[in-house]
Amino acid sequence: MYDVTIIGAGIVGTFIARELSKYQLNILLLDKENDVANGTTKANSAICHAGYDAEPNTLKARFNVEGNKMMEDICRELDVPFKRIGSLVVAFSQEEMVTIEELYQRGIANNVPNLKILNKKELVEKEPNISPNAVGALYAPTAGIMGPFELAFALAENAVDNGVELLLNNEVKKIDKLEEGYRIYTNNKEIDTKYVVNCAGVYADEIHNMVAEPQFKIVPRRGQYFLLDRIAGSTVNSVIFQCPVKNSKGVVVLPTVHGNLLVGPDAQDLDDKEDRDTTDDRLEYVRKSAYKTSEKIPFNTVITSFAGLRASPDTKDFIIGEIKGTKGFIDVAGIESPGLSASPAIGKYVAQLLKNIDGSFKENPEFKSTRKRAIHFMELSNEEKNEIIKKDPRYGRIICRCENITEGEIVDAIHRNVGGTTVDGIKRRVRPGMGRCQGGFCQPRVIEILARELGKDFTEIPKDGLNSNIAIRETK
Ligand SMILES: Cc1cc2nc3c(=O)[nH]c(=O)nc-3n(C[C@H](O)[C@H](O)[C@H](O)COP(=O)(O)OP(=O)(O)OC[C@H]3O[C@@H](n4cnc5c(N)ncnc54)[C@H](O)[C@@H]3O)c2cc1C
Ligand SMILES: O=P(O)(O)OC[C@H](O)CO
Ligand code: FES
Repeated sequence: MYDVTIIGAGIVGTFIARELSKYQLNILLLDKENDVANGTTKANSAICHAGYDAEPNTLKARFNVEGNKMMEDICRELDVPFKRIGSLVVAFSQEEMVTIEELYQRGIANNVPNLKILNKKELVEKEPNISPNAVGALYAPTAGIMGPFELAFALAENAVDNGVELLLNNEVKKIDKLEEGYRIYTNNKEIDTKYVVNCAGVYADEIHNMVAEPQFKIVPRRGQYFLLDRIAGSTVNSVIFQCPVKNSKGVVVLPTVHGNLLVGPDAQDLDDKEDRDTTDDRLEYVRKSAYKTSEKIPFNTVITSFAGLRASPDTKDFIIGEIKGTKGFIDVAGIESPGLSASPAIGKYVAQLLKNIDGSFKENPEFKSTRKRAIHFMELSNEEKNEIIKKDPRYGRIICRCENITEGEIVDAIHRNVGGTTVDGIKRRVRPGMGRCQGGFCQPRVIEILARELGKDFTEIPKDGLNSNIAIRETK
């Protein structure tokens, strides 16, 4: 019997797994997908919010501000990108300056440090490409940008190094209460466990309803984006919001940690929890809204568009805690934005919650806080590059010309303890396919390497999720 089973290997599940691996426990982290971070964690704005958006005294406000303080150290510890570039909420009229003042006051109430209201001159100094219609802004220097899926992979690797078991391709279908603990039925297995943590993203309400009366409903709220080429990355220096709209913080313009420009999202409530399609009309809305921030956004350099689904709860706040009358079953649900920013603090809180419920957790004296470092070939000096190529010639072969990724880095990403097994899994780990040609050149080589390293046929390598085959059969 496992001590703890965590359902959902997104940023929240991987943080909880890593936090619990600090104790001597049998922990299972399971997911229905064929990779970690294949839900909302793979498609979002990647902002570590400062914490002025959420209403004071909510879980969102508390964990956002706490998580923001923790994020940079954790990213450094696990060797994933993070940049504290600050954020601006821009007003385009004197009426909107009233909203700016409200956000400022809310930020003060939430204990967000160093907030400042900027006048037009100060704003233009920070952001020379801002629209001439801007009149002022709220500046939050503690906001940052990050690599959400890179962090989830790193957390999962670190958790597995510390003894956590990862089980992919297992969808939870049913859960029975046992005399002590729970029996989880997946499409492949039966799993007995003392405690369950439900962090199943858009499906967290359905997992909850397997053991208790319905208490909340999760609506999938889709957001669509444009990703622009690296040459557009310097259009803005910080994360630039407009004033919030009814169900969203609105369309944002920001650089990514890899130097691209990201523009989006819109917000559209759907019924279908799998609908991550992009649509012309919504992307047009994103484009028009973003032009309000800056007319200088070079939309002729768009390299791709994508969509993600917020797990939006009807309770409006994060739902985190043991279900009443259902001992040892913890919901971590409704983790919409700022869930990413809040995730380190949520992980810590949930581990403490279980520790208090059980009362006998013992620390793991062998816990290691770092993971095996990866080689980022292009960041090395010429001497270091030559040294590595001498040891392993695969680092001398460039597979992705747009992003300068070597075969050695791809092979390493496949053979890590939470290795990639799909084309997009490799793309999200080490970036072949993220460049201007979007894999047009490197994708067939990545498939060949995956097939060779995993001992599979070319046709058995999926693009991303289950049933996303690229090649079906050989023609010649
Ligand atoms: C458009 C958009 C923009 C956002 N921008 C930001 C931002 O800039 N900053 C920020 O802080 N937050 C942002 N967020 C929110 C943030 O992305 C989420 O809060 C966070 O990714 C949620 O992580 P999670 O682990 O809870 O969910 P997920 O990543 O969705 O993980 C849940 C996992 O559960 C698995 N699962 C579901 N059902 C089952 C089942 N039956 N059996 C087994 N496994 C199951 C799924 O496969 C999935 O991997 C944004 C969200 C969206 C959609
Ligand atoms: O649109 P929201 O409010 O869900 O926020 C999403 C991101 O955090 C910012 O783009
Ligand atoms: S060669 Fe890899 S993205 Fe272009």
